[in-house]
Amino acid sequence: MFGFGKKQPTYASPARGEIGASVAARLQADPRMQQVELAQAQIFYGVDYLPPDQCDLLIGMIDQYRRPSTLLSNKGGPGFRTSESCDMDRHSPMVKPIDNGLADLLGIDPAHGETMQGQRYAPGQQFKAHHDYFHEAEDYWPAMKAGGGQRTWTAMIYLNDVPEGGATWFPSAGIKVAPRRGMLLAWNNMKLDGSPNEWTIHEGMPVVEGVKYIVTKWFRVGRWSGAS
Ligand SMILES: O=C(O)CCC(=O)C(=O)O
Ligand SMILES: [Fe+2]
Repeated sequence: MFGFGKKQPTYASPARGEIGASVAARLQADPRMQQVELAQAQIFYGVDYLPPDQCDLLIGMIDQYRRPSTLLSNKGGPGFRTSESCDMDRHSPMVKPIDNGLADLLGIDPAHGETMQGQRYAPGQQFKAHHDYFHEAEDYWPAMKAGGGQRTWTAMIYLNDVPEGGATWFPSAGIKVAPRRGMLLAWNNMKLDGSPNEWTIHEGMPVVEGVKYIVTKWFRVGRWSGAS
């Protein structure tokens, strides 16, 4: 996810380019979704994607299972990701339809999806600017490569309204998304040629007032090794 200080080579990939094109076409045809007008990256959102009762259900699970969030790389330093997270068990009868719904929305085989993550940010907590794609020069890359390869699309659902703060900010692309209960945000972490798209750098800005709850799902180009 990080790559500070290292020049990143860009790796084009026909397979990842094809996923970008097919998912974008599917989202463009979906009446629930709208595309952000932006040349540098493919970003979509769906207002009122998830009904309030399902948002509450996920919030309850996050409150029950939360633990400090982790990072793949230790280069961000303290304070980089201060939220709490939990795995949302894809086999749980409550999670399954929501989880599979995201794969279906994007048209990606559910076996390519990592375990959906619940995330909770209290006031002051944040996730500083990062890419969701893997940096192929990092030590973690061989393991990630073996376990399903590069991340392609990210799908996130905001589970509640946040009184102040907590926006998802794409500083390079110039997009700021305020949390809104039930809204879905999805973007392609790759460029059209399948190489990692630096324009997708984003952060979860500090919550100022209230608590922010989201779920995040990352999809791999191949079958994710944890998917069973
Ligand atoms: O909290 C947010 O708005 C962003 C979360 C995020 O970037 C992630 O889960 O990868
Ligand atoms: Fe992210």
